[in-house]
Amino acid sequence: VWIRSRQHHKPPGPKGWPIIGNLFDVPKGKAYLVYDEMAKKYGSDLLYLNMAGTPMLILNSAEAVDDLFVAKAIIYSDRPHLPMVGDLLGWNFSLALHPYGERWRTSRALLTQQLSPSNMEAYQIPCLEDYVHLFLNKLLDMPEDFENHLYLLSGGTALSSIYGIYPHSRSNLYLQHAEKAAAGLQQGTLPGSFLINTFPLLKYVPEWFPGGGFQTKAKSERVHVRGMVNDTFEFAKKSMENGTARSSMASRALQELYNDGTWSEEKETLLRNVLGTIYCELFTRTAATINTIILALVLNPRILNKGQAAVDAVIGKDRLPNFHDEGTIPYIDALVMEGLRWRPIIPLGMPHYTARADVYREHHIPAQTIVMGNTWAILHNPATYGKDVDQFRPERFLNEDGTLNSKVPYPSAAFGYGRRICPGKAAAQHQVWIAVASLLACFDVTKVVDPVEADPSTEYFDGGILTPLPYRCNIKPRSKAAEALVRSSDLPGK
Ligand code: HEM
Repeated sequence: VWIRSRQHHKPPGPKGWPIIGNLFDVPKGKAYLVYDEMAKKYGSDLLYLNMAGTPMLILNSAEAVDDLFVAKAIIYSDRPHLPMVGDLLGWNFSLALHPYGERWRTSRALLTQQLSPSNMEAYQIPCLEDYVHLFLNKLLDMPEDFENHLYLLSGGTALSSIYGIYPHSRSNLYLQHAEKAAAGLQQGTLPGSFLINTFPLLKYVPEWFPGGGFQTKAKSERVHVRGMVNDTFEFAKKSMENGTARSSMASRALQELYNDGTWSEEKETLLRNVLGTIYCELFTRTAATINTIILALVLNPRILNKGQAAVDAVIGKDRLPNFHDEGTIPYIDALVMEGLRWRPIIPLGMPHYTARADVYREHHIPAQTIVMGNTWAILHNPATYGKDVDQFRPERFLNEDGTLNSKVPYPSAAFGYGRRICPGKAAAQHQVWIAVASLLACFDVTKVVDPVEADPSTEYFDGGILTPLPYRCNIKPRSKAAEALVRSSDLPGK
């Protein structure tokens, strides 16, 4: 390895300082744009930085991502150790953070089984449809609180399908746990927010020691991570014991373990952690994507009108869209794809990590390099998606006759890469599709007039998940008939 590392240069990147390397080159905001620009400056789609001794490689093209994350998955599928998030905040339960190995494989297999098409049909879809109805009802009652309702939609779908818990407001204790835990996770992964991520030994600094304030913060936030993973699962278990359980992924999986006599504490812990992973991912990610699409609709009345016409043409005006309609309205498919492409919620993907040293295009890539796919750069490549990549334009995915254009690729980079690609892609797609189609069927979303028409803010929270910062818009039912349809729909928990 030493000889090879002498023969091959590292990929291009800014020259660093002794010891701290490129720590000062790490951007505080919009890192995906800065890295893309930096890579262009060095005339390469590969960008190499040294983070105080930890090598970091950013892949700014689909080609590099395929060559490494897919073709060399055995080397590029590990995850870096994140001491603040994993050890101190308690996120080690999540398979998204597991190192590539047996524990990850077993957890991922169980997760895939839990998200199987039959489980989705039995649990997620009915819950999802009812929570979409609740979302629409809440929009009638308090349209200005649409962001709250979005989190209730994704969180309620998750809690009800996984644990049989049916919240009717975002202030529900179990939703609050997940929301606060997710906020801690976002904060804990912000570049430069915690020195301990760069210098892991700091985790041994006691709470009372100067600079040990992060320990106090971690202690209070661990409570929410436990609440999200353990309390929810305990709820499902207790309701099984006292006979009040509603059928859910947790109750069914536990019952299977009891029935076939294979229950063990280890298996129960694995199940609890996997369901906790699904809960937190389902809750935090889809709401951000739907929020982006609503923002794009407010900014583009032409797209709103086309979307409404497309839904009306297939669904008519006397019923709400449902799961079986998915795939029958190409314009909605295109809207969802454009939402995923235009503002990918994880614009630099989740970090991968090299299990051993490698050579790529004559460059030496050291072992234990953090490797990020620049999803933003890939999904904003004009060669793939057209010159106007910064515009929100669903039509880029469509042929002249309105059918899907198979020559323009699905923005799958939004869901990550290789063996670590998001296993919740189908679940996420269903949720975003039904929410957007139902919204268009029943509501107009327009700019606020106060006293003149004002554009909404298009600023984003640039933490772990790219989410629109709160913005104002008008959400009104399209007609009395649409309002009546919403009011008569089935609500969750009936
Ligand atoms: C629009 C919604 C979503 C987007 C854009 C998204 C995106 C991503 C991305 C970019 C990754 C990192 C992949 C990589 O490391 O290369 C990921 C991982 C993951 N996602 Fe999603 N996700 C979404 C929804 C969901 C949902 C609904 C679930 C669960 C039901 C889920 C479960 C997971 C899990 C468990 C991982 C970790 C996989 C692993 O490390 O093996 N995601 N997701």
